[in-house]
Amino acid sequence: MSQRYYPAESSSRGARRPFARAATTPSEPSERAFSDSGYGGSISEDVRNFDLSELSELNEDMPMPPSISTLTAPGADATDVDRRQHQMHIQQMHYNQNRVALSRSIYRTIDTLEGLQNMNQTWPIHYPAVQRPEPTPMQRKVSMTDDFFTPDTTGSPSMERFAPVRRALTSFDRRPSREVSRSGTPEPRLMSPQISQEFNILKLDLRIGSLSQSELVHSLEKESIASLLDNKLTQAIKHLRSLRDRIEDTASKVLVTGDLNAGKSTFCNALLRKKILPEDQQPCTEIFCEVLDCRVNNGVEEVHAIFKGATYDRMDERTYEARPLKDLEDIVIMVDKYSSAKVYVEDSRPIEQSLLRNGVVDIALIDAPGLNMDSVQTTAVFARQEEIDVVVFVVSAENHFTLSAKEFLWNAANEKAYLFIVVNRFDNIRDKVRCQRMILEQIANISPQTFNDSQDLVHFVSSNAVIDGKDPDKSHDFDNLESSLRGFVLDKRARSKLGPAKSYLLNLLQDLEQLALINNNIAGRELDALRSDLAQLTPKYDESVKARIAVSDECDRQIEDTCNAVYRNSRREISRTIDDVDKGNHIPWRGVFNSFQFAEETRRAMLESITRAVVEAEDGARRSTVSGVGAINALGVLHLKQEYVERTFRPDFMFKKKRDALGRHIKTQLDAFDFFDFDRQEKVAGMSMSLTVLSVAGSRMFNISSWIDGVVQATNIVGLRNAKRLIIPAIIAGVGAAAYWLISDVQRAIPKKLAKKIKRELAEMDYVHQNSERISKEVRKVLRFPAEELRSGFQKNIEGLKVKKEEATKRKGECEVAVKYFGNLLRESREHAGAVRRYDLEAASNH
Ligand SMILES: Nc1nc2c(ncn2[C@@H]2O[C@H](COP(=O)(O)OP(=O)(O)OP(=O)(O)O)[C@@H](O)[C@H]2O)c(=O)[nH]1
Repeated sequence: MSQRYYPAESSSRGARRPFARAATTPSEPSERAFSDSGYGGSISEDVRNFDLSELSELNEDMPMPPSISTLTAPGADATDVDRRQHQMHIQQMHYNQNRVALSRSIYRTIDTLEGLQNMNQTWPIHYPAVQRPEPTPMQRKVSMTDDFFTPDTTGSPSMERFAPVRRALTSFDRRPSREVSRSGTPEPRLMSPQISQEFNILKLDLRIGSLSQSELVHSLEKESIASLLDNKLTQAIKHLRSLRDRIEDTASKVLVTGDLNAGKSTFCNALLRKKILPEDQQPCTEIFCEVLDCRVNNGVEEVHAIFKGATYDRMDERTYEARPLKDLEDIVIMVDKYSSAKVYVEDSRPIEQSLLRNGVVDIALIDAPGLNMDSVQTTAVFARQEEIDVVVFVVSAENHFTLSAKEFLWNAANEKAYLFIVVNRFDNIRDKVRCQRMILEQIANISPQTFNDSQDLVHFVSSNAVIDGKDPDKSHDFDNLESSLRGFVLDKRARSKLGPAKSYLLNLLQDLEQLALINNNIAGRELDALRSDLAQLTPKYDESVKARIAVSDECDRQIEDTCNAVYRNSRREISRTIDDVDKGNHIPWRGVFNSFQFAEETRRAMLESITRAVVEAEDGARRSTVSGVGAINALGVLHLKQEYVERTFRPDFMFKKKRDALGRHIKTQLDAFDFFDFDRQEKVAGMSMSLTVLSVAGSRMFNISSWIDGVVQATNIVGLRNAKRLIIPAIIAGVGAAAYWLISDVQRAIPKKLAKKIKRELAEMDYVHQNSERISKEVRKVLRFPAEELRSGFQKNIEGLKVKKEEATKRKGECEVAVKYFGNLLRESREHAGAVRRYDLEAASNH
């Protein structure tokens, strides 16, 4: 076991005195100008090159080292004194150098984390995810199991350790179905417990409620992951702030913790060489007891029992109850009333022996409740770590490390590279060598650094033997422990006080580096994919816009052509039928006496033939519509492919509502004249009349008297009486003949007259045009459906492409920002971690 340092001799510490300003020795570091840029330059330069004289704060926070007289052994000469004083100054200067540098690093990291929080809102951070059984603590490395990542070419070991990553909150997910189907369960978007062990600070705590870790990973909504990370970052920022407060605090806080009944209180009492804290076989300390030098309480020894929920203020008695030391036994179990207690005690031992009153730094010794007392207390001990400079972990030699002890130590190792471990109750062990070996083996697993320095940091003692002082051997062991602890807290202040800040920063920066690396890689891939998407989307969008115009015109033309053809055909069909309406109606003639019925039937037959013609025109229109719809659908399929939704077209539904009701429109009434074709009869009558007129006029012109003479002569021949008898029958015969002639023409006259009448009525109502128009309108109406479908399909397609294009452009912008951001974060966290690593806290202690 190597020994890194040995405690400074106690005689080297003297009385406390105000700390004078450090001399601005023209030593190498002080001669260089100190850059005040917290973010611009490298920290290493900040630290190496600053001028102490410019920073008054460097010299203010620490008490001056003990006076010369107390620093030296009697008989030391002045040169020794000067040298020693000079050493103390240098030590203080280094301490302050590191303190300021760390403080700046903390602020710089807080800025980085705040930036990351902003980034997490616009570009939710990706986390690695694996589906593997939980490994043992010794098997933490996770190999790469997917091709999502290419091996890290940057030389960093981090990438190789990560399995495929998923984004906390992203719509851009290229392979969900494959991954989901492969795993059979939803892909976790969080770090798995395994991978989370690769992270130090930023791992998400999955130990919530009763769910197992893997159940929880799968049950979490992806939206909640971004907020989980956000919480984690907020916690880290808070922790950084408390670290900063801690390194600025001149006092050192030593937390004495460990398992229940391990002997923590006995150990504290042994350090104080006084029975202050109650010791019991039963678990007794249930609240935190902070033991301080009573000089900070005006030299009064007492307990300030702090009320639950109150923030302690020594000057405000409402926040606590002042009670005598003897009451502490009762106070430590009053968890319902008090949250903690400040125990002011007088340590009358000389300053070179006293821990509390050591002349260098104010030390507070905090006795914590046992870790496995209950979960609330355990959580409180975990939380208390933030403000602690040194952790003294008391473990019982009989019990070794329990699970809660290991958990605490792993957690503490995040920032406290060195832990002080007290193996108490060693007097109870028979085979001491074996016990030592076993405990050291366990420590090697839990905290390798502590193991390496176990000579100083691990002590096997029996605290109960110290105050009595009966067993000089045991007291000697404890003296060794005490001097190591004093050395650790006092001489190695840089390590004990600044060390946690350095360790925490390094761990955090390493996490940031890993996150940056992963996210930079993913953002780069996403950016490439988006660029190639956009390269395809833009011409596709332009083509679609052009095609929409062309197809829309084509549709209009198709509709127009079909409707015009339908109108023309309908018109031709109906006109032809109307023209020939009096032909082809074979109504049987059942005699003159049934002529009215004949006329009625003829009229009906004529109207029916016209109606039939209209129906035929409609059928023709249906056929044209079917082919029109087909042509439009073909256009849709050609241009929109599967995106075009072909509606089922039912031609039989056409012309259902607006049917032609010819019977209703044509009011053709039969009248007597419809039975006689006067046109023809008038022609016949006209001819006989004209003959009569001609003979009358001729006789008048030529010799009317001879006509009369003729009549008279005829009368004379047949006699007047005979003549009278002949004329009447002749007239009757003529009338009869005329009547017969008229009646015999009725069969022919009726269709002719009716056809004429119907044609006139149809012409008056513009029947042919009206119907052709109606039919073509219906066709237009029907054809508009697929045309509209096609147009809206195009519209949707174009809008979809537009949205995709806009989304891709937006995401591209985000990815560009992310690539740049995570690239910078990667560079910055590496460089920053390098700078923090170079803060040489040991150098300050070794002077
Ligand atoms: N034999 C032996 N007993 C010890 C030693 N240290 C402490 N004890 C005894 O162990 C018991 C518990 O000691 P405490 O100091 O009260 O233990 P604790 O860890 O403070 O207990 P809680 O605060 O209740 O968790 C007491 O009876 C002590 O006398 C030791 O070194 N050897």
